Amino acid sequence: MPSQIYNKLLMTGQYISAEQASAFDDFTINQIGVPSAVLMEKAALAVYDRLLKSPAFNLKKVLVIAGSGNNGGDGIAVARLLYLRGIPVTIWLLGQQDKASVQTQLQLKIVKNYGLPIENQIDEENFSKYTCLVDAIFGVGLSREIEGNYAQAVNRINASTAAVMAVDIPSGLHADDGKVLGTSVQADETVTMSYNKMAMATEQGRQLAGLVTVADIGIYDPNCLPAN
Ligand SMILES: NC(=O)C1=CN([C@@H]2O[C@H](COP(=O)(O)OP(=O)(O)OC[C@H]3O[C@@H](n4cnc5c(N)ncnc54)[C@H](O)[C@@H]3O)[C@@H](O)[C@H]2O)[C@@H](O)CC1
Ligand SMILES: [K+]
Repeated sequence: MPSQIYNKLLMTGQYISAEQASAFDDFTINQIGVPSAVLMEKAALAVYDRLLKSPAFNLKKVLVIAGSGNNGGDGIAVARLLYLRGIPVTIWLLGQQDKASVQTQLQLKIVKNYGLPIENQIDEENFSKYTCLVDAIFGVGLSREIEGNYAQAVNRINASTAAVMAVDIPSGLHADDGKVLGTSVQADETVTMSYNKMAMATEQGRQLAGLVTVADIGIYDPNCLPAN
């Protein structure tokens, strides 16, 4: 593919909305035919690679905090990759498993078959032992104020001294305008999928996201694809 098309495909330096993110996702899965699980695996690999490479993270004892949507699915896949590399990792699963998305249920099935530790509650003493926290609670699907045990989990993450990696976007930040919906994770780094999100173009969003890596996971703006 000629490089000028490829660069346009990547729309480097562009920011997209939650709606665009979902639309590009959907197009790639349903029009192009890339299975959702393949995209999730590539997203997880991008986060995993950054966790291994970045000096900000001490992987002595990792906790992945996972919601029940596909952001959680990404996080659970990251936990699996770390586990298979021999890195001590635990999944703290928020929300009801039976309400999890199809992709997240698949990721849960896989980690259970590998025997990864999954907790629904983490007491304070254990929580304080983690050296690295992966925020996979909410991604671009966040649509209302964070409350209850989700808010409690965000506040515990923020009170921790462990470094925080946010999957796709810090949980609590609205993807389109960088507004904090109740509370938001303060991340040291964020790995965001396919294109940067409009939230990270705002002062608050940039501050909460920390160092942002844009991961090319094979999702492109359909308007940039060469007409076949
Ligand atoms: N094909 C895939 O599976 C891919 C998934 N991706 C990931 O998928 C994410 C989007 O996933 P989803 O659309 O499932 O949504 P999220 O995982 O962002 O949110 C989970 C669900 O939480 C619910 N919710 C929203 N606000 C809430 C609140 N305040 N309190 C409680 N529940 C709330 C919504 O029903 C939402 O569906 C992206 O951010 C990205 O991380 C990307 O990696 C691209 C590929
Ligand atoms: K997140």
